[in-house]
Amino acid sequence: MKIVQAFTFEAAHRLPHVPENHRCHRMHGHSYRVDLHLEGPVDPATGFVVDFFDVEAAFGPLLARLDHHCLNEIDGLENPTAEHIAIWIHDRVKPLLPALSRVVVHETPMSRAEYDGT
Ligand SMILES: Nc1nc2c(c(=O)[nH]1)N=C([C@H](O)[C@H](O)COP(=O)(O)OP(=O)(O)OP(=O)(O)O)CN2
Ligand SMILES: [Zn+2]
Repeated sequence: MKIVQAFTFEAAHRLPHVPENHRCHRMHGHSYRVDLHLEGPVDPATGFVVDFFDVEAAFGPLLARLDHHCLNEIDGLENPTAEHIAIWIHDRVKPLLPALSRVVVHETPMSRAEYDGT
């Protein structure tokens, strides 16, 4: 069984490794959406794969570090592409929620990065 919980955050960033004439070289902002996918058996006692409240508790402190911040200033996100944000989240949430199977970071409604740890 798979469950998915979505979160949103607002953040500023610039991409330091694109050419100077690339518009993403300049500081700008996005309304990000993060989907956390978790997979595992349904616990017969609770009916849950993982309690959504536990997902929220695990991701909440990381979300607070991202929301309304400049991503470039966060350790490990000096080049805050959607790909790097997905890896950053995965590597910090996985130890807390071993059932985490995929992190999807939507940078815009039309573009996203997906990371499953590989
Ligand atoms: N593979 C990636 N490519 C790009 C990334 C990324 O993270 N991974 N990021 C960017 C910029 O962050 C850029 O700001 C993306 O947003 P935007 O240019 O606003 O994209 P839109 O499709 O919304 O642009 P429109 O204004 O609607 O045309 C670039 N590439
Ligand atoms: Zn951007």
